[in-house]
Amino acid sequence: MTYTVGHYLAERLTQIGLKHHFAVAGDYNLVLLDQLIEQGGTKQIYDCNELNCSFAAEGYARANGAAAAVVTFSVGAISAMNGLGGAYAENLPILVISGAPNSNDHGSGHILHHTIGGTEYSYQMEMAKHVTCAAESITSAEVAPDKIDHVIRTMLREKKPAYLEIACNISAAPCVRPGPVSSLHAHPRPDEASLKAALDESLSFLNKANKVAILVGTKLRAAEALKETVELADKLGCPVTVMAAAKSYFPETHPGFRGVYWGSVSSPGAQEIIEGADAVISLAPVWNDYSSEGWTSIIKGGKVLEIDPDRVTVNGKTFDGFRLKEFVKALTEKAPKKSAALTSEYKPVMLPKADPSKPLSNDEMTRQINELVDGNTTLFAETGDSWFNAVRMHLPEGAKVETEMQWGHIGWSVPSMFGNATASPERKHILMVGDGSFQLTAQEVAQMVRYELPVIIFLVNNHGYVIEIAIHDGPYNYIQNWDYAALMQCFNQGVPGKESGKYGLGLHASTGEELAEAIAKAKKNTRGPTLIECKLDRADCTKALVQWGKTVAAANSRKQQNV
Ligand SMILES: C/C(NCc1cnc(C)nc1N)=C(/S)[C@H](O)COP(=O)(O)OP(=O)(O)O
Repeated sequence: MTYTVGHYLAERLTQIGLKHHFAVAGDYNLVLLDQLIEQGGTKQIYDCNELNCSFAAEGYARANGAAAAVVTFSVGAISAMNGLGGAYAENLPILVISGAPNSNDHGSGHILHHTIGGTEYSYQMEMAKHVTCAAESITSAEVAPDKIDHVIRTMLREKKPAYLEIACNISAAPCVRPGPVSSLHAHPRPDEASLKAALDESLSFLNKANKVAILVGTKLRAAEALKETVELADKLGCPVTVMAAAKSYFPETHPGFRGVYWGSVSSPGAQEIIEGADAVISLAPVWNDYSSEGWTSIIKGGKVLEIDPDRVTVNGKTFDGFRLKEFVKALTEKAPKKSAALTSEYKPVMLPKADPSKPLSNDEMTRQINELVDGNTTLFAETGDSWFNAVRMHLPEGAKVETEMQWGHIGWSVPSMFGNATASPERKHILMVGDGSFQLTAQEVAQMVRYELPVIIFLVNNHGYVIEIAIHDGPYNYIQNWDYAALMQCFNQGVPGKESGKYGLGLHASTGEELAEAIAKAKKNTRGPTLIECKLDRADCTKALVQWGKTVAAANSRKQQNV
């Protein structure tokens, strides 16, 4: 068998730890898909469309560290751009690979199908450059190894997505074999002088402080320093809070854990700890309009030691040339004990059990879902009140929460959970998603039926865009109602000639009792997804959402300055 460009790519994907790649067929990528199958190493998983394909890769990377999605040129890849943008925003290394026009067409004056109808085809690459850390186009086999290695090495180092397009007549062209994958993982050595200076300045800052607290931020997982952060917290003995987008990045069973810091909608006591501290160690935060509650709650300035993925800022000075993980390890070695701010016990908010015969409430739904979350659960929370429900849950050791609070593409959670469950079948997967979001990517549940993923989907049917209603209401926030549970009937048509693909389960829950019964059935459904349609009153959302919505609305409506 001739070793080809497609085989080289397949071998590199396997070498960096992928066991699957996602794909949607198109005539520009069919030969490449054959090469990937022929080389093996990663199983080809199919999606209903390229938006879902790119989000499935994003979800896979959340569990596996990296992922790949293969799409066709232009009509496919431009849909996948949304997944690239989301992966960029959420710091996830996914590689979107697009089939591309035959290398002989470039400069030929040919008008090709699926393109925008001109004779230039470089527009897609230009678009991809804006939402990736590396983008390459392969039109000859000779340059393939260098370009494939470049995009993979860069995405792994930067924890950002990358893009590759391969001319459809090159995928099966003969190619040399790759060397050891270690060269793709190499990181520059730290600058010792800068690391020492940052450490000295930080220790001087901490030694003068009395009430020290840690704030765990959005990019800490991408910085691969979750374990090192627990060690730092153990050494300091100080309280630890997390930003909403970093929920589950720090163990909530840790004696120092004190909830979520989110300005006025923080966990009880968390705002006082962070805003009352005289030294906050802020680890890889992202202060955007949502996380700062419309710019009203940002933790920066003189009382903050900010440790970003590749920079430390403290006492009005800044240091770089080393990685966050290296600095946190060094700080832990010399950090003093600072437990003065760790005064009271952490008491998570426990939601009371509702009367099971009463109409289902948001609180009761959240309480029952929280009870379902164990140390082996990955909980996906879609944009919407689902964010606030996940943030207020208390997590057992090992539980993970996945959100997309920077990109915030509604519907992201359905394909992303599909990808995550594909990457980590040993874990339980639960999704909380509103009806508005679900309508964007609902068809990907059919793939969960096809691949028999026993996930549980809590579909919150509150008849509209409640988060948008909280921010700014209007007729545009109301949607057509579906019978969401009945979708499973439609998706359960099975794989022709096979016994598989028939075990999706759709249930309705209008009371606490019906929800408990549905959850019991879901637990027994091990050969497919269970969708539980939870019927809630539209007005029944978290108080935090309403309060947060007001501050975000105020930020959006700021008058134009200096006119
Ligand atoms: C319409 C929109 N955001 C605007 C939006 C529009 N289009 C895309 C792709 N992404 C977006 N965030 C949002 S958050 C809806 O409230 C989501 O509604 P739903 O899923 O039903 O959740 P809630 O009822 O809890 O809000």
